[in-house]
Amino acid sequence: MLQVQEVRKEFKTKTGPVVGVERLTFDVRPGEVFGLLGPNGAGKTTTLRMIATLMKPTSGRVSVGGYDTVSQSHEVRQLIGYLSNETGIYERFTPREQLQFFADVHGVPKATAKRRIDELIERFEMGDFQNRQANGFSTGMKQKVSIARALVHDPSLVIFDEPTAGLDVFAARAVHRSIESLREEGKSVILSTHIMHEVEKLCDRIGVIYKGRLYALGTLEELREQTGLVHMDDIFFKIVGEES
Ligand SMILES: Nc1ncnc2c1ncn2[C@@H]1O[C@H](COP(=O)(O)OP(=O)(O)OP(=O)(O)O)[C@@H](O)[C@H]1O
Repeated sequence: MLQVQEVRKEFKTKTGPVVGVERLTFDVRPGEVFGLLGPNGAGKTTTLRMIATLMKPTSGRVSVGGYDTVSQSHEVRQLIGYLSNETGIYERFTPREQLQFFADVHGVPKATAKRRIDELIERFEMGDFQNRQANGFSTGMKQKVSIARALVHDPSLVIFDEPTAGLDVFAARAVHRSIESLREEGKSVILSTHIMHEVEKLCDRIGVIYKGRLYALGTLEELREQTGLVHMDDIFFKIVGEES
């Protein structure tokens, strides 16, 4: 579903070039939750933005469903849902209006959109507040609307950038459940996080990213075998070769 091949991203800054990521190669298969695990500044957001067609690689290639993210960005956008860590919601709109708006943006036919929005409102338990203006919503309520909005056009690949940042345990659990149900539906999910237990719990395969490079790639079991360690935090420090 997703292929990232030898991708490098360099930023030009006043003080000289900064490498965001380099020699990044991995794929994500249908029905798979792939975790991109790394600390602040590792290159997770840069990677996700390139997949989401919002940034062009300096070199290398990213494709989604066989479409190139640079030369066929329109096709790619139909296939992806993107929850960025900055996804905001319109405070003056109700959840139902926001979902309708994004369904229109993606050209979803009216009847399909209505069915899909009803399903999402039920799935995310938004029935009680579906017709309330979003100002005054809790962080958890806003996150539900943002995730539903990323799914309204029924994308095949869903990109989540730190989806549980700032959420309490109840809201985080709702996000985890939505990721699990996407896997059950056969969707591909790429999840960026620095939360170790999140990858242990949710991810079929894990890419450990640090200082712009992929240090390891495999299932939790494979990473355990490779390092002789059990917990993801211990595994992480051993892989990147830095002790806390
Ligand atoms: N627009 C930019 N201009 C210059 N440097 C950038 C830009 N965007 C990212 N970088 C640099 O690229 C590297 C990777 O950043 P990125 O935001 O992808 O990391 P991240 O893993 O998402 O971290 P965080 O968890 O803090 O969001 C960092 O060194 C960052 O300073």
